[in-house]
Amino acid sequence: MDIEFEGAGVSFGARVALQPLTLSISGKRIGVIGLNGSGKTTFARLINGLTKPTVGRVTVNGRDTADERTAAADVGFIFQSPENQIIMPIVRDDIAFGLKRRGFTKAEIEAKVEGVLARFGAEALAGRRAHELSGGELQVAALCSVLATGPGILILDEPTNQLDLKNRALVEGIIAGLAESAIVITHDLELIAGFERVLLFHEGRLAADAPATEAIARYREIVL
Ligand SMILES: Nc1ncnc2c1ncn2[C@@H]1O[C@H](COP(=O)(O)OP(=O)(O)OP(=O)(O)O)[C@@H](O)[C@H]1O
Repeated sequence: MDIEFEGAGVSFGARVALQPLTLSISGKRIGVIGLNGSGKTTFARLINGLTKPTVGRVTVNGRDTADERTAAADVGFIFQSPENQIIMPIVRDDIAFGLKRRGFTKAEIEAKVEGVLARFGAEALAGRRAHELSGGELQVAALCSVLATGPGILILDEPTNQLDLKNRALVEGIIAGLAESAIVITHDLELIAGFERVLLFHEGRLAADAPATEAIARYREIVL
């Protein structure tokens, strides 16, 4: 992955959510940490074009994310509350939904749905009703729906939020094993403890861009 922030910043009226930022991101695992309201989600939403920069620009693999035609093509996003991104009542139909929109044939869709569920050993979820799933199952279902379409980059916004120890371990294992590049926004510092690159945001600014140990130490210094 190649993500470039070129003086990209976001303001909502008089409120600056993210100060203009110039940054290159590549590599397999990037952690994003910081206090509530520090700009983490705004930073992530710029990468898939959900939020447009009010100054500067952001490109993903050379494509401007503010351009409607190319926005989000390479970037999958798992939201803080994955129940809000599941559209169809049954898990297999939800995974198929994004594939249908991309014009795959029925046979291709079936193969991809099966393939992605098998990848996570989640075949048993295929016929389940999404609204009946546990928090961990819901994370897995959302991951399947997003990964089925083949994005090269995955953004996970607080993926272990509200998960019990077992489901947290499940999601941690899945993240560790992803072939895709992953940007992980989290308050769960253990989750990103092994990452070589962690971005710390504070009051809308990038306060550290360093290996996890260093970024976490800086975070403690700033807030404790
Ligand atoms: N659509 C919006 N309209 C107005 N202000 C916004 C909007 N989205 C975010 N903000 C503000 O921008 C700032 C950064 O928010 P952001 O969601 O990026 O923080 P965060 O670090 O992800 O927080 P959290 O850890 O609580 O999820 C906050 O002050 C927030 O209130």
